[in-house]
Amino acid sequence: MYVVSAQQMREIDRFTIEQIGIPSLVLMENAGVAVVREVEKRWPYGNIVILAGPGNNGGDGLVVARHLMNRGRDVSVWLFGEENKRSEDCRRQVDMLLNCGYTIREWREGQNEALKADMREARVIIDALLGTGTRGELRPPYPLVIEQLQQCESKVVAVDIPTGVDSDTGKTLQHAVQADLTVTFAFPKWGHFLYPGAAYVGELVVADISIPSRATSEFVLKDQLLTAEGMQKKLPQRPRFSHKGTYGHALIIAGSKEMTGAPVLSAAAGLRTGCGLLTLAIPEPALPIVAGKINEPVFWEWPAESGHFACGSYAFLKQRVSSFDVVAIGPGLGKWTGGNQWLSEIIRMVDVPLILDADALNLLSEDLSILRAKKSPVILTPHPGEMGRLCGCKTADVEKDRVGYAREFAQKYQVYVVLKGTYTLIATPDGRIFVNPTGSAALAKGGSGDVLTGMLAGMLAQTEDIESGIQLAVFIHGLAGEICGAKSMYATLAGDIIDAIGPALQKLSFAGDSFRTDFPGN
Ligand SMILES: NC(=O)C1=CN([C@@H]2O[C@H](COP(=O)(O)OP(=O)(O)OC[C@H]3O[C@@H](n4cnc5c(N)ncnc54)[C@H](O)[C@@H]3O)[C@@H](O)[C@H]2O)[C@H](O)CC1
Ligand SMILES: [K+]
Repeated sequence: MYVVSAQQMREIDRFTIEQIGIPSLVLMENAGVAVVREVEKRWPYGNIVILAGPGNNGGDGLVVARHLMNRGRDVSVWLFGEENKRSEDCRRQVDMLLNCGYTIREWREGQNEALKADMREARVIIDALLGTGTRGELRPPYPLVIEQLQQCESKVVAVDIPTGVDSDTGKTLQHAVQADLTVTFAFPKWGHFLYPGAAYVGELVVADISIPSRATSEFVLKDQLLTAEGMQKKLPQRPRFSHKGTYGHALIIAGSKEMTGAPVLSAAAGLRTGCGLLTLAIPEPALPIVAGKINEPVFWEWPAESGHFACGSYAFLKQRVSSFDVVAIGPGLGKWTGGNQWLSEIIRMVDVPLILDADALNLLSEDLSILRAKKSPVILTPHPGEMGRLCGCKTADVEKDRVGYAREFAQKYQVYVVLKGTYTLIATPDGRIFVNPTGSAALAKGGSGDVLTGMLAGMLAQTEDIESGIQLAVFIHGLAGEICGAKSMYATLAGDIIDAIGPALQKLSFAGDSFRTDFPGN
């Protein structure tokens, strides 16, 4: 499913209306009916207050009002903005409501107490004040209305996007509506996924409003949201007539004398994700400890220098490197003098997909030019701090423009970037972005990155298509996090995420129509 900007959505709308001939009022009707459906599903009883602005977002809200009133629900409608500034379709909706004999209350300063009282009593408040047409800081009376709304106990449903959240950047204005549910139309917008605005969205529903695919195909849309349906189709088959060789051989190069846990987590996660064989390369003094904690991998003892991987011992890797389907380097490596050189030699040698994580990213940050020697697709899995080091900027800068940093780096160095965080982003060398919707706060703990690296290795060992392998690993990692989060958001350990990989795969394999991911923020 595409993720679009407000401008792209407007162009798709215009094409649908002008070239296809679907009247704008039909799109609006569909949008309003979709909101009604979601409201009635969740809150079939209780009174409803509708706050409608002067633009088409307000028009959508008036459609919601009409349908709920038709169904006999107790609805009060408050209309904002001056009459002469209303959009044409909003005006038509006002007329339709009045022609039905329904009442609309136009907001005036003197009536603010009445509005407050109405909102306090409401089971549900519909925010149809402003949508993708918002420009600049909110002008009065919206800041006041939002403050009042925030003091109510009612459930809040945002039409398209919570008022005060920028639909392209996720930036919030001084006042923004905190929604429990947002129903958006045709495609999700960037603001639904980017912090801080994303935290105002609540549950997100993307409703079909009858935009035909012809209208979409007219435009170059390249960024997408991963969906359960799409991921299910890409899940590698597990035929009965198969053996361990069928599912690939992953090599994970990890660990140091001080860090013996990370390699265990990555290896276990890789094997649980389904690869047939997994070899774990460990520096010599750490090997007995690591091997004492896990039985299933094949171990490869690597000469060490002060507890870290020693340079100059690549002959064996050179001989064997093409027998692996994927190589992952990073968890628990630590940092040491000569580390960048060591990594550089490996990057030069590996001719299968290569995943760089954790300390491999820190070693890489010392000299990024070693990436130029890569012979195969490279996948980097930074968290925002590591992304900042790679780009030579602050973590906060990355957080402000996750999409921009991930996309630019991926294109500049011709690598895949998996930028971790709430809504992990996957950026491709040709400049596309995939947004992952799965995950939970249970994943916010040390070790969950090591698990993801192992899962990427385990999945890429099995899949021919790199992009699909990355998407699957990221999506299933998030699903496993949701399963853990349902037990406890606090008490989850990285090992629990590994235990949840099986149930997550099971959930995805049997995903039917009812499957929905829990968007963070619920
Ligand atoms: N395909 C679709 O997604 C469809 C979307 N619909 C809805 O249309 C809105 C966008 O409508 P538009 O008229 O362009 O803009 P808004 O209603 O968001 O706002 C315009 C309105 O607001 C005033 N305004 C702008 N900025 C401010 C501000 N800072 N303070 C105060 N007032 C402001 C401006 O003057 C205008 O009067 C989209 O979100 C969907 O909800 C269609 O209905 C169906 C197809
Ligand atoms: K809104």
